[in-house]
Amino acid sequence: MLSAQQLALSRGGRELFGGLSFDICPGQLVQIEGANGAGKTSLLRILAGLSRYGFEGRVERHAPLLYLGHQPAVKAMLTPRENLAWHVAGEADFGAAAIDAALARVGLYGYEDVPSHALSAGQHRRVSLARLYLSNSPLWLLDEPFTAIDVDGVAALEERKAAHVAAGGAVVFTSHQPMRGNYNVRRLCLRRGLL
Ligand SMILES: Nc1ncnc2c1ncn2[C@@H]1O[C@H](COP(=O)(O)OP(=O)(O)OP(=O)(O)O)[C@@H](O)[C@H]1O
Repeated sequence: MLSAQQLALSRGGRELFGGLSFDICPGQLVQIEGANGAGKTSLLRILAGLSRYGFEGRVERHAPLLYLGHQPAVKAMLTPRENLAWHVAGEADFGAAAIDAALARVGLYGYEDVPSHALSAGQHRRVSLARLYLSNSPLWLLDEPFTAIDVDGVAALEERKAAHVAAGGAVVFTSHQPMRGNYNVRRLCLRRGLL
């Protein structure tokens, strides 16, 4: 689905990673490891094609991808329904009923029409995570998707990711926490590659 070859990135005169090569294949659940400032978000943005310059190496993407960034892409003045409608605009598979179902799956039933600025941090994140139920993209790149999510929400998100890879998708994600469930997670070390 994705091939990274000889990726190297320096910031402020400091090398974050270099000579990083790996392939992401169907069925893989991959956690990018690293301390604060190690370069996880930077790598994910490179993989997503959002950083086109300033790094060395090459990324080949062979599958459509869904990228959820570190900050939820949720417009404060729009409701959850409106935010998701904006994200799936033009995708025939995901109409109003699918959006409401996705919001219910992430625990936002009853909050569909509340302006997003009136939601809590975790609810805000959940609006973003609802996109995991509104995507046909096989490759998911998720930057700290568990941030601000409660215990039940984390379990649901883990199950969603596992179901996606079981169905032949792939998920690459950053997190400072190991997954709680018993899942087959591969580790991507910025210094050593895919372990
Ligand atoms: N636009 C930028 N310009 C200059 N330096 C940057 C920029 N973005 C990030 N950096 C630096 O690059 C380094 C890696 O940042 P990055 O956000 O990728 O780390 P991270 O591993 O995701 O960290 P965290 O776990 O804290 O989220 C940091 O030292 C950061 O200061």
